[in-house]
Formats: sequence, structure tokens, C-alpha cells
Amino acid sequence: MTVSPYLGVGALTPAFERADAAGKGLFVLAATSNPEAAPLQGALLRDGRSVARAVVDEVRARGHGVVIGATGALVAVGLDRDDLIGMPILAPGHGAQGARLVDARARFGDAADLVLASASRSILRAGPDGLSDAIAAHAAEAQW
Ligand SMILES: O=c1ccn([C@@H]2O[C@H](COP(=O)(O)O)[C@@H](O)[C@H]2O)c(=O)[nH]1
Repeated sequence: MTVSPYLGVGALTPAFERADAAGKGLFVLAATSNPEAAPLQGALLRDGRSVARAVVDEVRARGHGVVIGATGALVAVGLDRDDLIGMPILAPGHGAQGARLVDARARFGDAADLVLASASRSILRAGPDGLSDAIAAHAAEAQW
């Protein structure tokens, strides 16, 4: 499940606890793929970290995953890909939003090992008859 930290990561404690009890994981929005996000998610806190970095740090401490879009530059939201190593990452933005699955390793480096790359419209628009080919083509690109 994907959840928003806008009320503070601590406010998600009941969701973390519920997920932990079920042996599941949450993805917390940290650096989303929409271009409007960067000014907010890249804003600096009093301790010098960006909002996105603080979300990543707090979610890592709780043992869950983050949403890191595949589109904009990580540096624009105060992130380095090495900050993400070892965390489950849900990465939307592939396909219709412009990011290419073949670029995931270059974008995420060693953090790519735990990237769950998502693409929806670029597969669905193939329609029922083209769906399996579209999935196969995307899967072929997603070899990192
Ligand atoms: O940062 C984010 C977080 C969520 N989404 C959602 O993912 C899918 C993307 O669909 P595509 O067709 O692959 O673009 C959509 O439901 C978004 O609301 C996101 O795009 N970016």
C-alpha cells in the first residue's frame, strides 16, 4: 500500500504497525514523479535535510519502503541514490510519464536491486489484444 507522509511520518505509526503485524510493507511517498512536487519535497528543513531525505531516513528506520519517481533528478529533491540503497523503492513514472525502464540502473545505481518499477498507461493502452505483448516488451526493458 502507498501512503502519504504529509501529516508527518510519525502519524503513519498505526499503518506501519498494522503492516508489520501482517508481515507486509508500506511505500511512503518521498519524491514523487509529478513535476510540481520538487519545490515541496526538495525544501530544506532546519537540520539541512530536504523533506524527501527526511522522509527516506524516517521510513528506513521503520523498515518500510519509499516512492521515488523515475522522472526528475534526485538532486532536485536533495537526494543521492546512495541514500536509497537497501530500501524497497516503488518507482512510478516509467512509460507514459517519460522515464525509460532501461535507465533504472543508471538512475538508482546499487539501490536498483530493490526497485519495483511501475508502468500503467503505457501497457494498458495496448488494449486487451496487445496486453501480453506490451507486458513482454516492458519486461524485456526492465533487465537491470
Ligand atoms: O509519484 C507518483 C506516485 C504515484 N503515481 C501513480 O502511479 C500511476 C502511474 O501511472 P502511469 O500510467 O504509469 O503513469 C498512477 O496511478 C499515478 O497516480 C505516480 O505516477 N507518481
